Amino acid sequence: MLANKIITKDLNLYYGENHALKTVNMNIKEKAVTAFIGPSGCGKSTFLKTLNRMNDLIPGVRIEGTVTLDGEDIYGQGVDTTLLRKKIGMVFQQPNPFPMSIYDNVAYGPRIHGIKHKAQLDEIVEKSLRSAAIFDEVKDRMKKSALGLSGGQQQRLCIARALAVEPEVLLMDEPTSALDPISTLKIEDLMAELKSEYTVVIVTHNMQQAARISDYTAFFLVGEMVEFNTTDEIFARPKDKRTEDYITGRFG
Ligand SMILES: Nc1ncnc2c1ncn2[C@@H]1O[C@H](COP(=O)(O)OP(=O)(O)OP(=O)(O)O)[C@@H](O)[C@H]1O
Repeated sequence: MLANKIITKDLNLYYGENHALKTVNMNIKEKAVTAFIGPSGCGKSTFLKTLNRMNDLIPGVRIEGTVTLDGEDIYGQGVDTTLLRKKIGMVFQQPNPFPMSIYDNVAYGPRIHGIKHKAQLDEIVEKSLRSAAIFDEVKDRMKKSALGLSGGQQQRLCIARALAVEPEVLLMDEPTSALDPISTLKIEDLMAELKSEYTVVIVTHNMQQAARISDYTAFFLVGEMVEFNTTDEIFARPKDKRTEDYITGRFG
């Protein structure tokens, strides 16, 4: 049995009057891939962002309930969100490399956290690029702009950038939806490797992707988490009629 890494308890989120997350209770397992599925606008991204406090700064947002990481309330008083996001990294739908060299993109986070020695940075950059399965493709062009990479390469670079600060959890918001099938496959393969070291949480529109890559799946519908279980159970024996209707393609 895997340990719980993140636990949400009675989590509610409002965008002004819009009740976007309705009493979500979830235990996210350590060193596993958890996928969030559900139709557009059901709250998948909103929920993902509550896990590293990316919603806090949006005007009019109100959050109730708790989110704990290894038992510590991430919304507690005195929590440093920069340190929180070092532990819980994020990769977005559109690859968003910084307009700087490949090397500097990956070294950016470690530098912010105080690492200055070149040899140490070199080591971190190489290790992160290797972990993101892109080192061989970029090793001869480290000083070139990251913007010259293909979309799929940019996304793996963004994963390397996220890994460079040694997070414990990696949140991915539809990381392959802007990519071609070959790049998508590379990132899916990568996720299978990453889970040996990291807790991975992914939002995906693509049910086949969730079935292929995740160990656990949560199905959301209009702000409610309808069902959460192992991916095998969700797809083979959904307990809720709404989950069954969604995964059999009756709506969404
Ligand atoms: N910044 C925001 N301000 C106001 N409302 C928002 C904001 N972001 C999302 N919402 C609303 O919250 C609800 C959930 O949106 P969310 O983006 O979390 O859904 P989603 O399941 O990730 O959708 P998609 O699959 O289309 O990305 C929607 O009603 C959406 O309009």
